[in-house]
Amino acid sequence: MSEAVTRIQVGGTAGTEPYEVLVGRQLLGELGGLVGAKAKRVAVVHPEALAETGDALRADLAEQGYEAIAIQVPNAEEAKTAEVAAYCWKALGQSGFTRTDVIVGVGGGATTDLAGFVAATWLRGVRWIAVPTTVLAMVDAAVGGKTGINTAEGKNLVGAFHPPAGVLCDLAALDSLPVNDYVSGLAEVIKAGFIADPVILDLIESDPEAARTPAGPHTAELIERSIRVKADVVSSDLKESGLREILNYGHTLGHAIEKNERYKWRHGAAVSVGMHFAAELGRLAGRLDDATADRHRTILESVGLPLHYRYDQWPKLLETMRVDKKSRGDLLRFIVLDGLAKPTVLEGPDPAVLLAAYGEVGQ
Ligand SMILES: NC(=O)c1ccc[n+]([C@@H]2O[C@H](COP(=O)([O-])OP(=O)(O)OC[C@H]3O[C@@H](n4cnc5c(N)ncnc54)[C@H](O)[C@@H]3O)[C@@H](O)[C@H]2O)c1
Ligand SMILES: O=C(O)C(=O)C[C@@H](O)[C@H](O)[C@H](O)COP(=O)(O)O
Ligand SMILES: [Zn+2]
Repeated sequence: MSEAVTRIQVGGTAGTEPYEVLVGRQLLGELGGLVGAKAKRVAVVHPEALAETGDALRADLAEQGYEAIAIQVPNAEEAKTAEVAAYCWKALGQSGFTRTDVIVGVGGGATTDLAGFVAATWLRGVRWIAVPTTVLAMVDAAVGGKTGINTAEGKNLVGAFHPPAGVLCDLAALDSLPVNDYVSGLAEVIKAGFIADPVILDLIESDPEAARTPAGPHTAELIERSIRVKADVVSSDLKESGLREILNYGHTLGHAIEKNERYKWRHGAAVSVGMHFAAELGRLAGRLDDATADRHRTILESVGLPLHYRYDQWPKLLETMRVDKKSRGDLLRFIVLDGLAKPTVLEGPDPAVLLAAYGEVGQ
């Protein structure tokens, strides 16, 4: 008997098209139905690491009568460049891709960000479907319609809001994920716990070692709870005019670290250091209680995520953070917590407080 499938609706409010995130196993049979009868061609964008999966999906879609092509892109952040986007546009152009055709992005968050961006820009927007294969992409990247690529100046600086037509989270995909990538995704799960759903933190704390693997007893619940946090936020604020900024908890410093490391660090690892920083900032700004700030250190460390980064890099990190998307003019803005599950914006913090917070993070 096949396991139950959980369906989580996203959008459908404020003029946005609703779509579903499906979580379960053996979900790929759902793909043809999502692609739909209007499409003639389908492009399956996949990373090198998932060449077999990408080709299997292509073959399956071809059997269903679509003209299906596979577009292989580099693994991880190397895919999120203007050059790789141009390579995808070329492949679409050469296959005669029209406005009724569909892109499928299968892979981690880097691949789904790229595939979504290519879908947003090709012919000013074609439908796309996300098939996330990492924890991070399932709980965060594939949901919510933020698509984009990096530039030399920073992370995700070019992009578009372009929600997918559906998201298929097949938990079986996680079995082949290297443990470091699995754990990196837990950073966004923990983020969802701190900003909105503390039960997530309780579940991880009940057995942090088990939380590090897909075989852990709470895997499906952790993923579903995190998706619900994201779905609730993006359903009421797709284009980040306010509430959606809370999903950026830990990202202001995290993105600066990623850029400083030339995108060799995994996103989740950088966000983990960034959340430690945000917790210390909240504490030093007089917003966050000691117990909740300390909880950041213990839970992140317990699953093997990093807390620290190079102290001497502070001036460079500060400069990068000035062009963070949340900045307004010269005003730096951070998401901090007023308490557990009480995210808020801290605007223009005192530079001495910023430095003191980094003093806890830098080594
Ligand atoms: N759009 C959003 O809202 C959003 C949200 C969070 C993160 N992101 C972005 O997501 C990216 C990080 O995503 P990620 O952590 O999934 O990393 P990733 O996409 O870089 O994938 C990590 C590695 O795992 C490989 N891989 C993927 N699935 C696999 C599987 N099932 N088995 C074996 N290998 C597999 C990939 O090819 C890659 O080498 C960042 O670029 C980040 O900015 C976007
Ligand atoms: O969906 C969002 O909104 C987020 O902020 C989720 C983040 O986890 C994600 O990394 C996102 O890509 C960051 O967006 P950015 O606009 O700050 O680059
Ligand atoms: Zn993120």
